[in-house]
Amino acid sequence: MEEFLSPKDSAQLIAENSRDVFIEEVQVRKVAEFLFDKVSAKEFSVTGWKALHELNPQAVSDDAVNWVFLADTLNFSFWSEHEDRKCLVKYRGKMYSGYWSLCAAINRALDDGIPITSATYYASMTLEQVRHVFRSDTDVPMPLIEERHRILNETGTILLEKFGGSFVTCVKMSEKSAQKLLRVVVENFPSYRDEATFKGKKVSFYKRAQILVADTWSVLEGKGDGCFGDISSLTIFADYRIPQVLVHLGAMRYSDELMRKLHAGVMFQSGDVQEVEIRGCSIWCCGLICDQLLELYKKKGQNMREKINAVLLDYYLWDYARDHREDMKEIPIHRVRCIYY
Ligand SMILES: Nc1nc2c(c(CN[C@H]3C=C[C@H](O)[C@@H]3O)cn2[C@@H]2O[C@H](COP(=O)(O)O)[C@@H](O)[C@H]2O)c(=O)[nH]1
Repeated sequence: MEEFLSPKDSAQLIAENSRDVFIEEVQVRKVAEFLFDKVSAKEFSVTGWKALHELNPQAVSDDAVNWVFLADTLNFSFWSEHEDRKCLVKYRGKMYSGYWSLCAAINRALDDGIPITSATYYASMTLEQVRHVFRSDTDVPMPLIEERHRILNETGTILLEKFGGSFVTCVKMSEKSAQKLLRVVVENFPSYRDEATFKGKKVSFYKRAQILVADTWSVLEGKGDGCFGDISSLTIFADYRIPQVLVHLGAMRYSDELMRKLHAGVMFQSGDVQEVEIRGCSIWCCGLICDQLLELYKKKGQNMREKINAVLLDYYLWDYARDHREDMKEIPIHRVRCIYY
């Protein structure tokens, strides 16, 4: 069977042939200059994953690794049809939306004594139990709850049958290689196979698989089994927020026709050519921003290869997008309901 191109090679092919999404090289450099003095910020460090996000596990433990595996197995499709009517989860007196509503629901279940991060539990959860654990505190439920139920049962069963019920087994099998762990995840867990066809070529994005590797690196603080020597080989995670912030910053641009569809709220299917172009160009654009950032530091005689990589750039841009929702409201997200991002 023909192999899929890696996310990086897929991004290059897509960016070189894209018809409706464009990378603005001049602006790419300006974004790198804008980020230049942010690199020393907390967001641009593996420690920011815990220090800046109270819902993330703070321990370095097997339970924390299995928390990450559960969260990234369900880390998709939180956008709502109407900004003023969305799923919200209240946890310890605070309301959480989007991705954070998932994390709040996981922690709420754990506080209630539900072993939601245990594969033995979620491999045989009923739909009703899933609805209860991931219930919203508004009348808008978390999207794709049936798919989440199916994926929990499927993923839990595989983790039990092949890896002793713990994602730590997969991490140890990867022998401190991010690419090996990515391969273990994609080969064994079908819901992570975030792939498409573009101009007759098999391309991949592996958004959830790559963010799972990145979050595993983060929860293990880049140490021990999480000391991935090739963490810089990962790309950014092609979700629906990164494209929005890249267009907002001017590094990426949509054709008038595509912008019209986005403003009209057109629903795309996973694998549509314009959806593939948005995701592939986002990956390639962020790779160029990373290169420019490294270049700027090199000019200052500083080798920042240990400090600047696509993972940390992604985390920074994603948090930036969260904090600048209002400023970005003119840039619509592309709407897809799928289990990949
Ligand atoms: N590219 C990228 N996409 C990310 C994340 C995360 C969460 N990771 C954070 C957690 C701790 C770390 O510090 C990370 O900052 C979620 N998503 C995606 O966003 C979308 C949800 O957005 P909203 O509806 O606004 O909540 C959805 O597709 C989800 O899959 C990321 O980091 N990068």
